[in-house]
Amino acid sequence: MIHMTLEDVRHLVETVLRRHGFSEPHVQAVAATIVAGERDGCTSHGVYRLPGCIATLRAGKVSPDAAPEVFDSAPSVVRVDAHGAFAQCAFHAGMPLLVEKARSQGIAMLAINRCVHFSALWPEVEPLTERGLVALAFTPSHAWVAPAGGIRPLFGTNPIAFGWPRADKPPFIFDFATSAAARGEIDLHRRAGKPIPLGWGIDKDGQPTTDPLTALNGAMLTFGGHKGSALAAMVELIAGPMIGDLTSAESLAFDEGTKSSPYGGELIIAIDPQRILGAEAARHLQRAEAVFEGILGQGARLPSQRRYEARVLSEREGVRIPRALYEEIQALLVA
Ligand SMILES: NC(=O)C1=CN([C@@H]2O[C@H](COP(=O)(O)OP(=O)(O)OC[C@H]3O[C@@H](n4cnc5c(N)ncnc54)[C@H](OP(=O)(O)O)[C@@H]3O)[C@@H](O)[C@H]2O)C=CC1
Ligand SMILES: O=C([O-])C1=[NH+]CCC1
Repeated sequence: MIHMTLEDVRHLVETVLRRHGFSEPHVQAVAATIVAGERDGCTSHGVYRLPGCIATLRAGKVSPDAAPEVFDSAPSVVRVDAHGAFAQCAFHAGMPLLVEKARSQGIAMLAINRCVHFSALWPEVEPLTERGLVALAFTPSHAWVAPAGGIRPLFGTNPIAFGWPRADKPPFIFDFATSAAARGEIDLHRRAGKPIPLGWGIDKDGQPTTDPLTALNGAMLTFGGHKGSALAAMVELIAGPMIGDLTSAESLAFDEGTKSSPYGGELIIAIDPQRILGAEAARHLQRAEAVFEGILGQGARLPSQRRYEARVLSEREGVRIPRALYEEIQALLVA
């Protein structure tokens, strides 16, 4: 393992992105997401993603410099056309108007169109909770996941993130794929030569497998059987056709076998409890705290608790990157 400070990681990621021609706004925004993933111990969406970003660029499947365009579409609808670039800059461009609309309307949505998406969703949900908003985010990916009862890939790994603001405490946030595990997690098992748990994937004939490559080439499975399957379908619909963008099957067709990051849309919903509840907001948000106390009170943990703890540790002690990944990234500095 290679030990690095977070500043080292940021410098390395930014240097690679610049070296390959990304414009400065994309360098900054994409690097911030990758470093945040590594910092918070989300290795499936940390520096491991950097070679994929460059491969996507080389395949001609992401714009390195397109500027996002923001449209004020309706009293509670913001649209951002990413023009084929990674989603981060589009999110930053649309967020101020999303927040303004959520505050004035009580609820608002940001539809990002024509973006390339490789990242976790919590980096988008967290800043909204920091502004006192409840937030939800969804995006389809590539058709890798079989519906419950089927054996052929149809859905993306289709993550759902939810954030709830808490006074004087880090927000309550969960963020997970609707597949049993993110595809990145299965690929990390492959890279480490480790088997995957039963229930994550099946082979091409629909037989259960613990071999990561067999699952990647066969089909991934949804979490929670028909329940995860229905949620995956919901993500396809509300972050695909509902916002005029691609389904995971369409994204995979657009990919043309290049194994690039998924292309399509992302839906972010922001809700302002203050606008809904007025003077009663503080009292009701305080009542909500009983839910978290009820979880913690029986020895269970909150989602994101591990992530926040990893953040404190990484900021103090830095992070450790597998040597093979580090060397792969170093090679991108000369190639
Ligand atoms: N852009 C894209 O298309 C895609 C992105 N992704 C991203 O991949 C990431 C990982 O997804 P996935 O593999 O499904 O993640 P996990 O199955 O690891 O679940 C992650 C969530 O569950 C929480 N959690 C895990 N264990 C517990 C526990 N014992 N008690 C309470 N909460 C728990 C995590 O909190 P904590 O972090 O604190 O452990 C986190 O909020 C996500 O960030 C997702 O956005 C996934 C698919 C597609
Ligand atoms: O891990 C995953 O499933 C994905 N991460 C980005 C696109 C899909």
